[in-house]
Amino acid sequence: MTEQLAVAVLGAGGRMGSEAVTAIESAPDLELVAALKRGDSLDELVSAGAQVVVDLTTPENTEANVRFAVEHGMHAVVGTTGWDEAKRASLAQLLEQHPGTGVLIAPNFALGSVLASSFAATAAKYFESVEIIELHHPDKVDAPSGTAIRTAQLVAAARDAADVPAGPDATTKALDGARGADVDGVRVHSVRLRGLVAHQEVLLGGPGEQLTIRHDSFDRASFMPGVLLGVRAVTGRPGLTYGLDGYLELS
Ligand SMILES: NC(=O)C1=CN([C@@H]2O[C@H](COP(=O)(O)OP(=O)(O)OC[C@H]3O[C@@H](n4cnc5c(N)ncnc54)[C@H](OP(=O)(O)O)[C@@H]3O)[C@@H](O)[C@H]2O)C=CC1
Ligand SMILES: O=C(O)C1=N[C@H](C(=O)O)C[C@H](O)C1
Repeated sequence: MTEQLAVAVLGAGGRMGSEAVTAIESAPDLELVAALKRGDSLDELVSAGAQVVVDLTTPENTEANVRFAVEHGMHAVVGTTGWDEAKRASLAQLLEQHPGTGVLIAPNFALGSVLASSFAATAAKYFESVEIIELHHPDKVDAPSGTAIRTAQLVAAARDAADVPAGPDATTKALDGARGADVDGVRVHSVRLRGLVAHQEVLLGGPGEQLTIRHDSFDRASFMPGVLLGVRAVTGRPGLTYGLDGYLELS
């Protein structure tokens, strides 16, 4: 039998972390060597011999966790939000000092969500208007969601590359927040509602028509195939990859 890959989960007591622990324990090619909760020492990653660290913690803690992993020669698969451009650039620099080490930052592990964002970027240059509505459970601490930010970035880049002008908007009077957040020129609206898990609609409008690209995660099980894919692939992908689409052949 080939050797199992030693995997640690950070945030193991959380909604995503606990699901990831179960998924890793159920995978015959992976061995869960550590499951850390808030307050546990990161040194446990070293003593457990972790090869891949899965970070599912909080936007405040994730950067320090991932930098620790990289500095100790471990690969990382990161689902936690909060990785803005400056943090990603600084991590990419650190990775240059650790050739051979890989980090995947995946704003969304659900394959359907990754595809939906990619479809939205493909469609974006053909429509005058694009806006995003993301809908999540009310225990989520960040808004807009990491997925919506990533989708808006992909949409904006596709529209920029095709010289599509900004969508029309005659608003001159508005209550604060009424038009959502501006992410690279794309309006993003956040809904928080008990009963929801993670959902997103990209609305694309043209004269007399609308295309809606919607994805729904009804259960956190939807994220686990992507987590496992990331864990298995990251050891062969040195440097920083932003988005699970970087590991998939989407075109
Ligand atoms: N990429 C993807 O597909 C997905 C990403 N996410 C993202 O993952 C993150 C976690 O989401 P979710 O599981 O819902 O959140 P939870 O709040 O349920 O889980 C986070 C857990 O991390 C713990 N924690 C905080 N700091 C540390 C630390 N330094 N070391 C170890 N554990 C720590 C928290 O402990 P305590 O409760 O004591 O604070 C909590 O148990 C969010 O950023 C979310 O947006 C979520 C779903 C899918
Ligand atoms: O907090 C969540 O739940 C989720 N977070 C990620 C995000 O912010 O996009 C992924 C998914 O939407 C669920």
